[in-house]
Amino acid sequence: MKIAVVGTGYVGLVTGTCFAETGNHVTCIDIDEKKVEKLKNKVMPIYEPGLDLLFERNIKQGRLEFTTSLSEGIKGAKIIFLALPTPPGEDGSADLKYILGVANDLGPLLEEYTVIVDKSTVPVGTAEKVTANIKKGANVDFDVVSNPEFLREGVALDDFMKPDRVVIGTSSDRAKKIMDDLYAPLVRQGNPIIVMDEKSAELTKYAANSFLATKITFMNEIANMCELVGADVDAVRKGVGTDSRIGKRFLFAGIGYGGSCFPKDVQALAKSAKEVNYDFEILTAVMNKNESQKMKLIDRIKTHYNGDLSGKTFAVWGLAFKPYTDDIREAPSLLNIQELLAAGAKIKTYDPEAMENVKEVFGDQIEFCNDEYDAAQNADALLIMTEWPVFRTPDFAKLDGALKSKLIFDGRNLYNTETMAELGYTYHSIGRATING
Ligand SMILES: NC(=O)C1=CN([C@@H]2O[C@H](COP(=O)(O)OP(=O)(O)OC[C@H]3O[C@@H](n4cnc5c(N)ncnc54)[C@H](O)[C@@H]3O)[C@@H](O)[C@H]2O)C=CC1
Ligand SMILES: O=C(O)[C@H]1O[C@H](OP(=O)(O)OP(=O)(O)OC[C@H]2O[C@@H](n3ccc(=O)[nH]c3=O)[C@H](O)[C@@H]2O)[C@H](O)[C@@H](O)[C@@H]1O
Repeated sequence: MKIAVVGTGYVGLVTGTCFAETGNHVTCIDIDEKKVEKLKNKVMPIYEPGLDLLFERNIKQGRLEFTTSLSEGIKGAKIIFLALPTPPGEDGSADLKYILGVANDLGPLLEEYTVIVDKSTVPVGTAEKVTANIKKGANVDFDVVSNPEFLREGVALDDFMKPDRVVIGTSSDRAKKIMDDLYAPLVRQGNPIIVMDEKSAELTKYAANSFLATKITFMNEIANMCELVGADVDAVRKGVGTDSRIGKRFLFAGIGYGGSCFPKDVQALAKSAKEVNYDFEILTAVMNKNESQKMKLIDRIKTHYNGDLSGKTFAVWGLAFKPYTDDIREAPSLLNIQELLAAGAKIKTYDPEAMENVKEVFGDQIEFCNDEYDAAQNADALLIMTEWPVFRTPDFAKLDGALKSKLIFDGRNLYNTETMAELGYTYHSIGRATING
């Protein structure tokens, strides 16, 4: 089948590459000329494990192409995916200008019946708006389908190729059949394609992300309680997570959720609720609590140094909002570094993938190091922001030799508290007893 994907961000590239891998001919379209030039030269602009291999193979086999031209890119396409940004507008609602702009342009370009798919995360009612915009210029039949994406960065290929479920929002049997055929190779293992109306599909995406953000925030609250009453959040997590009604995943307390989607989608759902005069109070609490959670270690650091951080040097391990990605959008590390710099501290940092992106934010205000020990060299304390596997089992003898004092503020609970006590560290983590070495 011939497919077009408009937008070559994270979702566009994964969608395009994976559908090429399942035997379709895919053209990816982006207005960013530099990016398209890179893609044409087989340079993958994002770090996502495994994606580059599939990307190269499918380009080589002539199934994956790139262009800046919408009219060329969509020629002959039976399905056009819109994988465009939906960033928060000034009032927090999803800004639809990219999607609706492309919808406007598409109408006159359609030459035969086409399925246009909203792959982006969009508020309820967007499929209707996209339909209206295309209709203004179209001379052929078309259907607009809502097909939200549930992939996680870092494990995007697995999530896309073996999805728990595929949600298709459409009221057209013709479009449903085409989407079923496209997804058939991905749901062969028995996971369902769930067909529903467009509005329910649009809301499903926000419900999923907001529920997961709430689940994490709830555990962060439990962690804060643990600290006050002397309980251990790891034990509580295991205790509740084994109840299959609750489930083991997304129960890890930390320094707040980040990334390009949870923060914006929780905010957008709260805003959508307001528009229909509904006060979705839980979401307001989740957003507020997540902001304060991001500051948690900073408060501890300030208390430890009696408020005076001037001249102190902090090693920061991890910058990406989570491991296996170079994405730093809404990463808690950025806020933490900003606060430490504002308090007069110096930062030495290492991240396996995200340093180039962070250089664009902080430039030479912070020092980028070759590895985790280099970052720790002569630092007064270590701050852990991302749970990259390489940070989980450090050579503590080497670390002891590098740090000025055995002091760790761990936002990801990487180490066993008993081990840290044995090693003589002062160890602050989330929802567990502080070890005073
Ligand atoms: N990043 C993720 O892990 C996930 C994102 N989503 C949703 O998918 C959507 C896209 O997200 P990302 O891929 O992260 O976005 P992104 O911001 O990384 O990329 C969007 C791309 O669209 C391009 N673009 C903008 N206007 C264009 C136009 N008129 N024509 C062609 N290309 C244009 C940009 O140049 C950019 O390359 C968002 O709604 C997001 O919420 C959903 C699931 C996962
Ligand atoms: O809409 C999206 O863009 C995507 O958003 C999230 O995926 P992603 O942002 O890639 O990453 P997650 O693994 O969900 O992590 C998000 C944040 O929550 C934090 N988190 C996650 C899990 C946990 O137990 N605790 C926790 O603090 C992570 O550190 C990270 O900052 C969802 O998991 C995807 O299903 C969804 O498609």
